[in-house]
Amino acid sequence: MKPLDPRLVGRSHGVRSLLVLTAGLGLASAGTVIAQAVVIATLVDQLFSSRPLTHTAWALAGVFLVRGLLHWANSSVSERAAVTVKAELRHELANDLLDARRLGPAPDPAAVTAIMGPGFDAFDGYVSRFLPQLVLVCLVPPVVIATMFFVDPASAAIVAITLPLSVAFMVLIGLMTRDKLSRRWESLERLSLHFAQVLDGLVVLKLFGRRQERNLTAVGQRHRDETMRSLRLAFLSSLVLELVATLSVALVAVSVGLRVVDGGMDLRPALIVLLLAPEAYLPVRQLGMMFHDSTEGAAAVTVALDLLDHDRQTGGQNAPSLRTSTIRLSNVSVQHPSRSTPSLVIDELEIHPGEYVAVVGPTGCGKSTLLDVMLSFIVPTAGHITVAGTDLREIDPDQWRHQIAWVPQVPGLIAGTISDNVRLACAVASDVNVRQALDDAGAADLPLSRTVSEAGSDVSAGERRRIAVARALLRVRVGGAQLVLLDEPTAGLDDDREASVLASLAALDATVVVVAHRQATISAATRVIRVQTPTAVIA
Ligand SMILES: Nc1ncnc2c1ncn2[C@@H]1O[C@H](COP(=O)(O)OP(=O)(O)OP(=O)(O)O)[C@@H](O)[C@H]1O
Repeated sequence: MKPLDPRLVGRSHGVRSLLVLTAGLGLASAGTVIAQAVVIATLVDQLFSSRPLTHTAWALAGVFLVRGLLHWANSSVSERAAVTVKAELRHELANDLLDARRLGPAPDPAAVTAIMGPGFDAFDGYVSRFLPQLVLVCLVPPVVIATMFFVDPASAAIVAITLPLSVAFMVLIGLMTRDKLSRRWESLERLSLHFAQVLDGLVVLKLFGRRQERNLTAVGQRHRDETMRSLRLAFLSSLVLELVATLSVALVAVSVGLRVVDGGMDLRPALIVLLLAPEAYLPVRQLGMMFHDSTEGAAAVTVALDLLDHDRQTGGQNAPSLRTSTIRLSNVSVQHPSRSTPSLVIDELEIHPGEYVAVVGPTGCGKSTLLDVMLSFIVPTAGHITVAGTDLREIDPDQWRHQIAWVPQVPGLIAGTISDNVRLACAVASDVNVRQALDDAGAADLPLSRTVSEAGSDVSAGERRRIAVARALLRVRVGGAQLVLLDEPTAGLDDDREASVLASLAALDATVVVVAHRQATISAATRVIRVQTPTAVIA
C-alpha cells in the first residue's frame, strides 16, 4: 500500500489542487521557519550586546503573524480539499456502479458497503492532514538543511545523515505492518457487510429467533483487536521517530555548544542552527503521528480505485434494429473467475426477429447467465455474439439496451408508488398505459397509487413479478423495445394470472426469450432451447 496512490493524483482534480496549493504554502512555511530562527537568534544576540531591539521585535511579531496565517490557510485548504475529494470519489463510484458500460460480475458487496460507509470517512484525516504533511516532509527539511549548510556545514551534515534514518524507520515500519493493515481493512469490510446483512434479514432472523448479538460482537471484537494492533504500531512508530529526532538534535546541540565554548563559533549562528535543527525533523515526526490516519485512508483509496478500475465496454456503434436483426451466438462460453467450470456453454444459437423462445434446462446450467450475456452485462470469455453481423462488443450498450425489456429473476423495486415503479420502463407513459400494462400482467388488483416502501419490502413476491412484467409490456408498447428477456416471470403465479401474462407476452410485437420451468410457460413458446451443463443443445 503506497502512502499516495498515483491513480488518485491522476483521477482527482481535488487532490492535484491540494498538492499544488500545499506545496506553495509549504515553501512559504519553510521560509517563515528560517526567518523565525534568524530573527530570534538576532534578538538574543542584540539582548546580550545591549543593542536596541525594537525593529527585531517587530520583525518577530510579523514572522509569528505570517506563520499563523500560513497555518490557517493550510488547514482551510486541506479541510476543503477533504470534502471535495470525498464528494468527487463518492460521486464517481456511485456513477460507475450504475455505468451502462461496466462489465463483469457485480462488485464485492463487502467492499462497496465498507467504502461507501466508514471507508470514505477515513478520507477526512488522510486528505486533510496526511497528504499536506507528506508535501511538507518533501519540502521543508531540504530547505532547512540547505540554510543550515550556509550557517554551519557540520550541523547540516549531522541532520542530513540522521534525518533519512527517521524516514527509513518509518518506511520499514510501514512495510512490516502491511499485512496487519490489510487484515484490519478486511475486518472492517466484514463488519460493515455483516451489519448490513443483519438489517436486511432482520425479519427472517426474528422469525427463527436468531439473535445476532454474539455474531456481531465476535465480528466487532475482531475489528477492535485489529484496530488496537494498528494503534500499537502507530504509537511505536511515533516513539521511534521522537527518539531518533531527539538524539539527533542533541548531537547538533553538543557539537554547536562545544564550539561556542571553545570560541570557534559565534552566538548568533549557533542559535540559528539550534533553532533550525528541530524544525528539520518536525514534519517527519508529525507525519509519524499521522500513521494511523494514513493507513486507513490509503487502504480506502486503494479499495475505491480498485472498484473503479474494471473493464468497460468499448464499442460505440449504432445498435442494429432488433425488428429485423438476427442475434447469433457462436461457441460462447462464460467462465466466472471464482469457478473452475464454465457457467454457460452455447455452441450455436440463433434468435430470429419476432420469435417466442423458451429457454429450459436444469438449475444452475446458465439460463440467467445467457440473459446477462444478451443484455451485454457480461462479455463471454470465449466465442462471439453478433447482431446482424456486428459483434455485440462493438455496439453502444445504452442504445442496445434501449431496445430490450428485461424481467430479472428478482425484480428490483424503488420507494414510491406502483405507478412510479412501472413507469421506470418508460417515463413518458400515461396513467392509462400503465393501468393497461398492469391489467395485462395479471395485476388488475394493484392500484396505481399504492405506495411501495424502500426496496419493495411491503410487496409480495408474486406482486413484484407482475409489476416487473407490466414494466416489460409498457417498454414494448410505449417505449418501442423489440426484445423481451424474462427470467421465470410466472413463478409463484396462480394459473389464471399465468395465463393472462402468457397471452399478453404472445400478443407483443417483439421477440420474446423466456427462461421457464413451468410447463404452461414452455408450451406457450414457438421454440424451446434446452441449455445443458456444460454444453448447450438446441432442441
Ligand atoms: N457472479 C458469479 N460468480 C460465480 N459464479 C456464478 C456467478 N453467477 C452465476 N454463477 C454460476 O453460474 C452457474 C449458472 O448460473 P445461472 O444463474 O445462470 O443458472 P440458471 O440456469 O439460471 O439457474 P436457475 O435455474 O437455478 O435460476 C451457476 O452454477 C452459478 O453458481
